[in-house]
Amino acid sequence: MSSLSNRHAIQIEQLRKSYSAQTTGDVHYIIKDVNLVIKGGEFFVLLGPSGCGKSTLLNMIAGFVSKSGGNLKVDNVEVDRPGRDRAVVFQQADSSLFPWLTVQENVEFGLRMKKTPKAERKVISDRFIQLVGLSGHEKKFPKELSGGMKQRVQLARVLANDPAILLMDEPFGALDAMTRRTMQKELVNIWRETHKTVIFVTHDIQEALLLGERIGIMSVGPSSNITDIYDNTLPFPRDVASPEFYSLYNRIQGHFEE
Ligand SMILES: Nc1ncnc2c1ncn2[C@@H]1O[C@H](COP(=O)(O)OP(=O)(O)OP(=O)(O)O)[C@@H](O)[C@H]1O
Repeated sequence: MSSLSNRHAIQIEQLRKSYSAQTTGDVHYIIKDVNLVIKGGEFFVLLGPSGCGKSTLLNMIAGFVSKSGGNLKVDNVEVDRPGRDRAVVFQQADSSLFPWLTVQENVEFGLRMKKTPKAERKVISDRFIQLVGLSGHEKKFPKELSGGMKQRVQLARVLANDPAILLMDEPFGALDAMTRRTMQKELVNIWRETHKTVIFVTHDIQEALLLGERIGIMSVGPSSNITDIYDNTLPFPRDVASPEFYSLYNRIQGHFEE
């Protein structure tokens, strides 16, 4: 019998992504020889400076970007394409929402594709619209929503499809500080309720510490790698003013000052 921690695990060995420079043909590595094991149900944060290759690695796990070498397995199966077990939440909701569909229709879109019966679709969309705090806005169109609300719709739509693995690419990066904090709290609640495997990309140390059980530090590119992994066992909800939080923050910040 497989344990919860082995289901939806991600194993990455010697993973590489390279490209050839158009003018010279020289091979450059975006990421090189990344090794990482993420347990099923874990909340893992990928933290690193802009341009180090976080999105590239996340999109490789999603199956959107092909690898140039190494192994990348989800549930012990090599990833070579996107799958229903994985879903990505992007920084900008605008490009992923359908402007001609209402909030509810957007959230139900994947379910409709799967031919889920209408009544069941409604139960599921109601649940996730409520979970992200958008009850009462079901009939609105994306253009009637604020940036934060659109981001919530994107999250509700991804959750309605019930992927085992949530891949989040700076999903709150464009939000104002207050909305961002609310969304971070909601995400932690959703993760604790649904036991999904979450990989969350950010360049914000405080966000990484508020969310992650483990935080992988990516080095500056090219040939970027995960150089260190920090365990964060602080209890939820995390208190940014606690001495433990401050101490871990300083240790991690030290990486980026060297
Ligand atoms: N198709 C490509 N061809 C050449 N270079 C690429 C390609 N895709 C990405 N890169 C380069 O790879 C590096 C990593 O990009 P990536 O978007 O993965 O970084 P990131 O850490 O997510 O950055 P940010 O935090 O700014 O979003 C960048 O220098 C980028 O220019």
